[in-house]
Amino acid sequence: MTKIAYLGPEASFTHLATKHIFPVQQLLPMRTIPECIEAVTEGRADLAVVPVENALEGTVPLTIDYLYHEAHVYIQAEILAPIAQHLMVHPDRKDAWDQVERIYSHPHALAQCHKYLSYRLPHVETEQYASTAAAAKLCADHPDMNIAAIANETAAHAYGLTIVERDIHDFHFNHTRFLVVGPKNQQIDVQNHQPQIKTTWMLKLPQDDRPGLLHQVLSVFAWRRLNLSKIESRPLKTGLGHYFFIVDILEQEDHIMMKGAVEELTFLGCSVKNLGSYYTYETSTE
Ligand SMILES: O=C(O)C(=O)C[C@]1(C(=O)O)C=C[C@@H](O)C=C1
Repeated sequence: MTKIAYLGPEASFTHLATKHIFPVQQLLPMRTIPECIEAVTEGRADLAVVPVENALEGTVPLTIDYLYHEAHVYIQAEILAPIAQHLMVHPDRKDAWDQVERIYSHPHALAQCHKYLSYRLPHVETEQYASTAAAAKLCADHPDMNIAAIANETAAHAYGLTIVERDIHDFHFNHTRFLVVGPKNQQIDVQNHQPQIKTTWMLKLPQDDRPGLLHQVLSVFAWRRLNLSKIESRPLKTGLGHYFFIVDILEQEDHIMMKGAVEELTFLGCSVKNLGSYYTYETSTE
């Protein structure tokens, strides 16, 4: 049976996304994003599912940086999931929930609820935790602590918590993208996916700082009519002003225009780390 590592524990958003396309496989909860990816590179799992981008908070830097600097894996699928954040407490505390002293959650979840927290519970401290579900489990395991968690509805059920405020994320359109990564450059084709294929490349530009270099790089895509759905820069970690770029291209990597693009980028002095081509799966519920 295929083993799939995911950012756990049970009932994290990543778990829900993973179950959507792998309902019967063996799922292995991990504590952190690097642990998920390392489970694949060290052969303890066949695939890993990790969050990569949220519609409100943007990129999950740990995932992007780990994929560029640390790991040689390919993206085999992408999962898009709607995200609804709820405030929950141990049932013993449900009548005095607004007296909690601290609220725990994943940093992205806390950020997605920033306005709610600062207007509704300005006196309460927040503390970052490894995942939303890990925060829910903390509340369940420590009824003695006067705390709450921000997590999803499944986590409230799984850990026996009471939801005291629903849908506390600040903007209605809240979605997260998750990547399914594995050791092989191949696509997962398990059930209905969106028809559009996507390819992700990570580009390092030459360091000679020529004027117009980024313009030249973008022209490589423009004149070939290769449609980019995303471009983002991240620090190379070699010095201030040094970046690599993540580009998502709406084309299959072995398309003739993509091959030409790699050649021209290489000629310009860029290095291209290909993370592969993959389909998008959309989940409709939490
Ligand atoms: O904490 C979780 O439940 C996760 O799966 C992580 C994560 C994230 O990294 O953004 C996933 C989706 C939500 O945006 C909040 C948290």
